[in-house]
Parts: sequence; C-alpha cells; structure tokens
Amino acid sequence: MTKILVVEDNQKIHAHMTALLRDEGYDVHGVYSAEEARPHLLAGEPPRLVLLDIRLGGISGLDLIRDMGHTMPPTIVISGEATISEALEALRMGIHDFVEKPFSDERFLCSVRNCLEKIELQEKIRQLEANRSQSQSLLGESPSMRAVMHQIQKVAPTKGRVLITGESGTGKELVASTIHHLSQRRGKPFVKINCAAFPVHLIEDELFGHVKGAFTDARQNKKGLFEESHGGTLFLDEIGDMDYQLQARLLRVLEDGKVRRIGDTHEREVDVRVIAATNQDLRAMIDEQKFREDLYYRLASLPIEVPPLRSRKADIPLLVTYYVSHFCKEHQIRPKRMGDEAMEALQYYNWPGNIRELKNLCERLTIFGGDPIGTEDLPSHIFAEENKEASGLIRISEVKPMSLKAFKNQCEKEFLETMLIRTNWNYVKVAQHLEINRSYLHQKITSLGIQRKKGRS
Ligand SMILES: Nc1ncnc2c1ncn2[C@@H]1O[C@H](COP(=O)(O)OP(=O)(O)OP(=O)(O)O)[C@@H](O)[C@H]1O
Repeated sequence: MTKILVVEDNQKIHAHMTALLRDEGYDVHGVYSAEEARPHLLAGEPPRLVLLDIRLGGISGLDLIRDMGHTMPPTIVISGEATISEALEALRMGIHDFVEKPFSDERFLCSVRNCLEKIELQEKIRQLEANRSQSQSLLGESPSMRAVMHQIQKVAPTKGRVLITGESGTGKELVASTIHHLSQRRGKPFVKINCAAFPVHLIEDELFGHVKGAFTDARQNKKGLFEESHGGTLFLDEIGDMDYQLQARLLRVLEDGKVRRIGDTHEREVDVRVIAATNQDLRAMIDEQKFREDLYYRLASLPIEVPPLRSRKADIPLLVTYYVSHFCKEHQIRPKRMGDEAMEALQYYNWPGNIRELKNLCERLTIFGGDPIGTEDLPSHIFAEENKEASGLIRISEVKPMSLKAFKNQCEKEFLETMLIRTNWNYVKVAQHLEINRSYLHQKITSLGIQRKKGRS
C-alpha cells in the first residue's frame, strides 16, 4: 500500500485529509508538527508522499523541507496562509504541488494522484536506466507491445531467423538488437547493414568482402560483414530493397552457411544468425516478382510484427517521459516535464513517423520548450484534425473467427486495459471517462480477468 504522511496541525483539516486518503486505499500516517514528522521521514521506509502544512506549531513546513534537503520525499504543500514568497520558495525547493486551503476534495485527491503517478513514472525510468544493458531499452506496456516482448523472449534463445516487419520508426532495429542482447550470442558482434542505403555492388562488397585484385579498387583483401559478424548476429535492414540477383547470393549463404569473397575461389564457413527487417509487404513483392519466395521462407521462419505507435497510444506517456528525461540529461538541461495538457495532445496525435518522430520531437521540446512543456510549445501539426486518430485497438481485419460474445469480451478487455495503463491504473479517472461507477468498473476488471503487471506498486 502506498504510504502517505500528513503533517497538519489543524485537527479538523487533519481528520478530513486522512479520512479522504484512507477511503482511497492509501496507508496514511498523520502527525501534527514538523518535529513529529522527522522520525517518519528518516525511517527505513519513508513515506512515498508528504502532505505538508506550512504554518505549524513549532518548526515551519518550509524549514522542515530545507533541513531535510535532498532526503525530503516528494511533497505537496497544503496551506491557507502562505505568502507568495513562501509559495515561490517552496516551489523552488522542488515541491510537487501547492494546494491552497480551503480545497475541494476533488482538487486535493487529484493533486495526490498526479503526484504519485509522476513519482511512479520517474522511478520506472530510473529503474530502466539502471537495468540498461544495451544502449536503449525497448519501452512499452501496451498489450500489443507486451506481445512483441513475449515473442522476443521466445525467439531470442533459439537459432531461428527472424523477420521483423512494421512501419518506419516503430523500433524494428531496436527489436533486432534486443533479440541479440538476450541471446547466447550477446558477447559477439551485432552488425547491421541498410540494404537500401548503397548501390548494389557496394552492398555485395559489404556483405561478402573481396580479395585483392578482384576489381580495380580492390587493393587489399577485405572481410565482408558475414565474416565480421561470425558468432554473432547480422541485421539486414530494409531487406525489401535488396537487388533481386543479390537475393540469390544471400539465399546460398543462408542455405550453406558459407561465404565466398568477391574474386575468391574458396568458401569460408560462417556461424551467423540473420535477422532481417522491412517496412514493405514482401508477399506482395513476391507476387510482383520483386522478392524471391525461397528467400522469404528462409528469412521469415520467426516473424515479428512491430505495431505502429498510433495503435498503442497507451505507451505514449512512458515514452515521452523517458525521452524528455533522457534529453535533459544528454543536453545538461535542468530536469523538466511534459505538462498534462501537452501530454494529452500528444496522445491524440497519430504519429506517422512512429517512435522516431516522438523521440525527435521530445528532443526539440526539451531544448526549446518551457517547464513544464506546454501545449504552446507543441508544433501546430500535432493539433491538425487530419493527424488525430482514436486509439486503434483491435484490428477488425485481423480478428480470428470467434463468437460475438468472445469478441465483445476481447474488445472490452483491450479497451479497459488500455485506459487503465493510460491513467496509470487510476480507477476514478477510468470510471469517469467510461461514465460508469467504480464498483461496476471493479466488477468488469475481475470478470474480464484483467491484472496489473507485477513489479508496480
Ligand atoms: N519501444 C521503444 N522504446 C524506446 N525507444 C524506441 C522504441 N522503439 C523505437 N525506439 C527508438 O526510436 C528510434 C527508431 O527506432 P528504430 O530505428 O529501431 O526503428 P525502425 O523501425 O528500425 O526504423 P526504419 O524502418 O526507419 O529503419 C530509435 O532511436 C529507437 O531507439
């Protein structure tokens, strides 16, 4: 249970705040002075959030924050008599929110929930950064992204070839490198080549290498990427753009496990796991005779489809929070955050450039935007009607045959899960959005078997 400390000397307000919070299911501890608060703050397990009055009998709330310094847990100041300079000082000392007395129950609870949500997101990001064993972790908690991660975990330890499909910028390369890092090959090279980036003779030279004298510019022997990635993984990006003749050569290597450098007479054995990716429809290309069917089946033993960001909008807050914090660090900017309204606008936008677009925008907003980053900082195309789209959940065209009841349940389950993740499991908000009462929401969650993932408070 989330532990909250209430520090308030007014008996009536104290009792009201603690009762409200207990009703919401928090583990509430109440004290009447800063002196009494101190042992709670220094305890082995300090509160996750402190609700602090400024004017207290002895030491003031502001002095308590000052004394505790960086060990002060996240705090919301609740005050009726604070002067503007006191309020500004509290904000400068990094408090999360300032609630003026008298307050409405809704304003009070909303501030508590927002603050806890932010703490949870920040912690998750710190954890992700600490656990990072590769340059970038694959983030996402939406049902479709969890399914991709599940597939990655299944295919990583195998020797199978993987074909990753998905729109540009969805994270195909990141999926490939995650598979490599989770496989037995992780200590060995992960080599990548973009098959669309060079003319065909250069790709051939890059992949297979050459021997001295094989052509005019071949002054020395050169290893190809197959040899370079021996023992590891070779990632062939944009495989749909590979030249048709070259596809035949690639197929031979996949079949025999041997490469021959350009101009060489003998073959060398290589142990390479090939992962390919494309944003094109390879089956359609097979029909148009632009892609070899035999190569397709060699490459696509284990297909993984990475969904576009517009179909997993529940992941947007996590990605945005992560990248804003990442770029603050990278550019040595004081930590800032995305404002609530701006975050909401970003969730309505349909992200044609997927996560690459989101990442680039976060970098720009981190550098140019205010703190918090507001809607006024967002580029106008984010608000254009044609760029907005409701969260695409189930894709009807891909639904397997099932009874109408099972389909309704699946829709409801995905919808509820998405709303719960998007609001950080805030039942009050979800019930409000859905215009149902909380007990009915609880009933639905139980009957549909929706469970919060472990590892979250
Ligand atoms: N799930 C994710 N979590 C965090 N960052 C991500 C995620 N997916 C992608 N990114 C980031 O978005 C950017 C684009 O990802 P990536 O290059 O893997 O996409 P892609 O599908 O391979 O693109 P293309 O088809 O254009 O080659 C990268 O900087 C990557 O680190």
